[in-house]
Amino acid sequence: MNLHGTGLGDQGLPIQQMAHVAPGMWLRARDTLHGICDMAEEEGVTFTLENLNLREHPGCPFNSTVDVLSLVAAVDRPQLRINLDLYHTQIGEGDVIRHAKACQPWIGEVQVADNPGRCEPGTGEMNWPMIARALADMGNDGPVGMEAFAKDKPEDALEAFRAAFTL
Ligand SMILES: O=C(O)C(=O)CO
Repeated sequence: MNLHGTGLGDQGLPIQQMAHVAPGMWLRARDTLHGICDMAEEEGVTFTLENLNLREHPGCPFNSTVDVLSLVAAVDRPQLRINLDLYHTQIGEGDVIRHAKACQPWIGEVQVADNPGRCEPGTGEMNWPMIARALADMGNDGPVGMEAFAKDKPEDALEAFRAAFTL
């Protein structure tokens, strides 16, 4: 199950979008995530916290890869992992392989789409052979999901995705 920074207000209530995150909000977000982990532990499930980019999600708190890593590492529980969305990392921060390496101990899922266009790998500027190799080399053998539009036929998009992550 996937979470975004907007859901990390007091008791999990939505946070209004804003330009600046106040220090107290970090503490509330951490407490909310602990509460979510308690529920997840009872249910035997794992949540992921996903990074988003501010261009498409203006004012989203705890949006960046760095913010998500900070929160997940601070909570430090097996019920909470990172959903590392490399499309959002590329737009928000760039340097996707370095960010992936930093997140690796905490990654529960990797999501991909190329940029610009948010279509399947191979339709944009991102170097998927290098990214796929780097993920494998850093020991990432977890799920990789494509969250993308098909540039043309959906079956071609799926094939491009499969090919990009078959080493
Ligand atoms: O809304 C988005 O852009 C997402 O990536 C949701 O997971």
